[in-house]
Amino acid sequence: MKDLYVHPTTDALCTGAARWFLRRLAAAQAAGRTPHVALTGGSLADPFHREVRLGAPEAGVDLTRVHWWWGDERFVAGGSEERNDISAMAELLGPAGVPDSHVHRVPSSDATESVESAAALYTDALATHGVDGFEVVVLGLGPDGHVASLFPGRHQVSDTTLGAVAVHDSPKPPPLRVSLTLPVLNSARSVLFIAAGSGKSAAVAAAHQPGPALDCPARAVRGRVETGWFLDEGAASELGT
Ligand SMILES: O=C1O[C@H](COP(=O)(O)O)[C@@H](O)[C@H](O)[C@H]1O
Repeated sequence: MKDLYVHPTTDALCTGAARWFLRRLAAAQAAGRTPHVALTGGSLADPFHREVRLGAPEAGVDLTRVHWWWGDERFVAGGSEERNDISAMAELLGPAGVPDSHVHRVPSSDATESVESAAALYTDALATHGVDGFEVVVLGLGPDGHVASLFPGRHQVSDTTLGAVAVHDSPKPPPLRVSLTLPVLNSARSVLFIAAGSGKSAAVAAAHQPGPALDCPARAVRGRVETGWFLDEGAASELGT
């Protein structure tokens, strides 16, 4: 099932997306599952993470009993502002008191020798924790249709392994990255896309049209149960045209 929600502002988009996300976590915890989720980086990460933290008490979600992963990470030094984990730590996981044992970062460039070894270690961590399907994967969307660090035309888009892959020469800086593969993203019960601004409208429209994943990786991502798209009016402006 694909659901589309268009909001007038970025704030409203993030509030709506955070509520949608929290309802899935609340249901999982009520059903006795310990949810594993994958977070995103990008332009909406800060407001989205803030809204998740603020909304958790009312939603009845214990954030300290969720396992937190990332759909992709930039292979730079730990603590660098370029890393995707910085936003989640500052706005969500740190203030919520999530224990380190529940935070699963992609190894940084000062912790392991190469982007390949970071991808291998992240793949091993998924296996060690028995993650064979995330509860929710949260994804931003690049103006070129990339998701996580799966970029159009790159071989990683066609990788069918269940794990993480190394990315060199990313068209968006920084050049070295680690990304979950499409099969891992698609193992999620629920996938949540968040995108704002008219700069994303062509990518949003392409993602909603049939065609090769290689041209627009986002169009190949869907949750096993549902896929929610939270957009503002700018990002939605080329849909249905
Ligand atoms: O580089 C990345 O870009 C995408 C999209 O980010 P945005 O700034 O265009 O919103 C993001 O989803 C991904 O996690 C990140 O590494």
